[in-house]
Amino acid sequence: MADTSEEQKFSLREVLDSFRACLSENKEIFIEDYIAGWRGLVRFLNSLGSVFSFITKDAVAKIQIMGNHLKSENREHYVTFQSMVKYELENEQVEFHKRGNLYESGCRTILRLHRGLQWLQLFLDRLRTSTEDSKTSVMCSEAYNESLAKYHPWIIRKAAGVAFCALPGRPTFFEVMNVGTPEQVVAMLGEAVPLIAEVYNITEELYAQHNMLDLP
Ligand SMILES: CCCCCCCC/C=C\CCCCCCCC(=O)N[C@@H](COP(=O)(O)O)[C@H](O)/C=C/CCCCCCCCCCCCC
Repeated sequence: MADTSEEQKFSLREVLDSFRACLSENKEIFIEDYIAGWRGLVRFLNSLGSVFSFITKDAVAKIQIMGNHLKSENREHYVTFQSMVKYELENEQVEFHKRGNLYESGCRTILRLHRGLQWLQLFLDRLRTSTEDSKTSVMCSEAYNESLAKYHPWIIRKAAGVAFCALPGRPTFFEVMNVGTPEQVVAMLGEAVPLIAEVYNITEELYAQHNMLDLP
């Protein structure tokens, strides 16, 4: 595993806090907190070593794009997913049919992370209900096949499959989460899964309303 002594340690609690904070009372999603949740997840992936770096790079690039929107002169429109969608649609910043110059559109970028969040929800749910001898690689690839895989070309699916085989076993996984005993990890996963599902479902509905679930 990569040496993480110089880096901030992963904490599942912190990731959860960010995803909890991203939900507003009226079910809007705050971009800044959502992206903070992703930063925490990337920290976890980083600690697993270089075989995952092609995944980390892509996630970091997308986090960076959103970070730039949050700092831009248009930042007042990038407060929630809802305000971002309204702004980008009204200002023709969304490509619906073909990938062109608007690669850095917030809507397409969040859509990619949103699909990743579905993988996370499915994976964490499997982890929650797993037993001591369950294999993380199997749980991970089942979750991937039910979510992200349908959007990825053969070469990415192949590379992802190879990376999954390098995942540490369940005990190491639980340790890296920095939560406590396996029972405490399972309890926290029981909190995490419905929370992530709520964020996922709100986003899915917003994108469906605007026919944006297939942005190129
Ligand atoms: C408590 C345990 C928690 C587990 C923590 C997991 C940490 C995961 C961190 C990041 C997951 C990556 C999310 C990936 C988002 C993928 C976005 C995407 O689909 N990008 C593709 C399309 O982008 P555009 O070209 O249209 O801009 C891009 O082609 C993808 C390239 C990289 C490959 C992505 C493979 C995804 C595998 C996801 C499983 C991660 C396995 C982590 C194992 C713990």
